Amino acid sequence: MSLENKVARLRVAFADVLTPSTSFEIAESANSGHRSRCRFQVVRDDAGALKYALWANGGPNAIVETFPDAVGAIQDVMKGVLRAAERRKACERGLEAAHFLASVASGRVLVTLVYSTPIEEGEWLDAAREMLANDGDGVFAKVELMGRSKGVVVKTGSDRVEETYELRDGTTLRYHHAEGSFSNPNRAITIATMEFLRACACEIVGDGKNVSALELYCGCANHSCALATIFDRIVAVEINPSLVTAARESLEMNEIDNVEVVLADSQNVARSMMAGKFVDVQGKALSSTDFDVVLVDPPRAGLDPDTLRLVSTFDHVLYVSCGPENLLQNIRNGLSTHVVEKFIVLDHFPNTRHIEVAVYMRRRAL
Ligand SMILES: C[S@@+](CC[C@H](N)C(=O)[O-])C[C@H]1O[C@@H](n2cnc3c(N)ncnc32)[C@H](O)[C@@H]1O
Repeated sequence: MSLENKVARLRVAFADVLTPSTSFEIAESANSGHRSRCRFQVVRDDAGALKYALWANGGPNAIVETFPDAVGAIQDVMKGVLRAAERRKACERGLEAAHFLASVASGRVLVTLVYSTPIEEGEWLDAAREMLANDGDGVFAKVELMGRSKGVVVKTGSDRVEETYELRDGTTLRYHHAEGSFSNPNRAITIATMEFLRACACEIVGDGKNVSALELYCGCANHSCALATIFDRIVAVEINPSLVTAARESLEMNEIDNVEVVLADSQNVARSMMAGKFVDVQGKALSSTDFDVVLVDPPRAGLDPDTLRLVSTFDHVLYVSCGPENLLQNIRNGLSTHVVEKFIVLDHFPNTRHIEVAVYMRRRAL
């Protein structure tokens, strides 16, 4: 579906929550070379050659030779990976999927080969290292390989890539994106999201001081790092331990000391905060439950009822949503007390039916 159609649908769906004064922006992506995270099934063609396949009609039926949506670094290594795997039994046997995670800034690519049958660690690692050293016609110089089969993970190097984002004001932010965990796939739109959130945050803070924010679903803390110079203090909550580690690394890499990352389930945080406490995953009480702004970026399903109840107690709500229909439900069921001041369409997923949006909502004056 085209961006134009997606925007038209959003305007209709959100018609009763947008007001004539709602600012409405669109951040448009390039239609190719935009995806720095891609996953393919691996199948065999009639001649026995390994091929990449996308899910279609209930199975890995859509064979692709190239994938123009992927960033250049992934396109460069894709083909060579399967040909090189075919040359080594340890890398070929049971291969059923290949995942790519790239850094646009450095050109590094982490390729995860996923197996349906057990891989033998030493044998696989030797073959993978040999593959990187001898194959790929030079394009494997910036590649690391990981092998995954049930209960086994083997890697030739790091299990993360470092990405950098340059913001409009000249700030450069660095992040670790961890293999197997969430990271935004579209770098340009991730930057557009950060710029939108920063503009909203500046408007909220105005000339004020000591404005603090609670961020739920923080992932690798990309938003926290982008907002750390605007808010006095941020507490960021994430349920995935690997992302909590990546988030803390991001804070260190960007020399940020006013953001605290907490390993916790947002629903538990919401329940305990509504009871006047704030506890992490081990039930340890944290310093404060007092925040001026809430920022949420939940999975597609949107907010659970407890988190929605907590969010509705804030005067200022920043909500990033990759499931706009569920954002709309959350607004109707818990945030009708708030007015949508700003709305941005984030074209994260061109050539798919998906779209992301972000909103800034402010409590209506009594
Ligand atoms: C759409 S991602 C957004 C991540 C981050 N804001 C970003 O832009 O990279 C949603 C995040 O919520 C986390 N998550 C999912 N369920 C959660 C829960 N119940 N409590 C806290 N975090 C959760 C996921 O691990 C994921 O990192």
